Amino acid sequence: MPLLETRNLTKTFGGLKALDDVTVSVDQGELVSLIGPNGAGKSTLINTITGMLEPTSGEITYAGTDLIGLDPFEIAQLGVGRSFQTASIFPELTVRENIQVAAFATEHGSFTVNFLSRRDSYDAVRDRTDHILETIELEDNAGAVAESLPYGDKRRLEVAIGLATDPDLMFMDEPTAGMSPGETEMTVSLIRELLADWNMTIFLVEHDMDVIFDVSDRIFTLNDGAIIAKGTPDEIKSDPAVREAYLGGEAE
Ligand SMILES: Nc1ncnc2c1ncn2[C@@H]1O[C@H](COP(=O)(O)OP(=O)(O)OP(=O)(O)O)[C@@H](O)[C@H]1O
Repeated sequence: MPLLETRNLTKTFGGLKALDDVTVSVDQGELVSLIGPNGAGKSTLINTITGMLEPTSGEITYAGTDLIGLDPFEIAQLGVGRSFQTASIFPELTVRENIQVAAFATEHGSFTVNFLSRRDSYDAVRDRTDHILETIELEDNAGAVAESLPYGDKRRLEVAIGLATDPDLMFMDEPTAGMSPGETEMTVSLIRELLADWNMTIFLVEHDMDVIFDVSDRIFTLNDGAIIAKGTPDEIKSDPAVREAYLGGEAE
């Protein structure tokens, strides 16, 4: 059974079909990427799966649970996380505090609980925060205020905040956008580490085709709301419909 599955998912905005009969599945431990031109429906698909938008019709299941009608926080609690450019970094908190806030919120589902009295939870959050700091290689900057970080570190802090919510499946929205080649390389190794050592399943939206072809097990291509191709990087590279819609129709 796939970990995540959408069946015939459709989302309309007025007369516009932003998603048109989208059927995709993601297996445990896979890295799948979603590509497509601007306006293809990539954000709409992720927002629909993560509960930010309600689909017009179709089905979504995660680990056998029907996600339709669930609130975003309920979907997050099932193990679906997201690392987004718009992620909620608190600019005046330190790197460590930003991760802890997300981890505490997940431990208790709410900030209103008197979490400091719960010693075990506190220890668990501290250990998790240390593990994340080590993984994203921000240990040396743990005490730095988030807004003072260089761009690439800020983007990796967004991934760290996503990780702090303890997901099994993580959506990553353009994690390398705007990064230098060195920062992109660090992010690619981070993605590989999450797959290998954290047993994560990753759903990536990315415009950098080198990154996509490098890390993906499978790639879904959206165009005008519809999936026009699914396959391995090699299959996608040579798919005529993808070349036409997305890769400019040219041979490599
Ligand atoms: N809330 C909304 N109301 C109306 N139309 C919307 C809404 N959200 C998205 N759309 C439209 O749905 C289509 C798909 O948009 P979406 O943002 O999902 O594309 P995308 O592939 O993520 O694009 P990009 O790569 O530019 O982020 C577009 O035509 C967009 O204008």
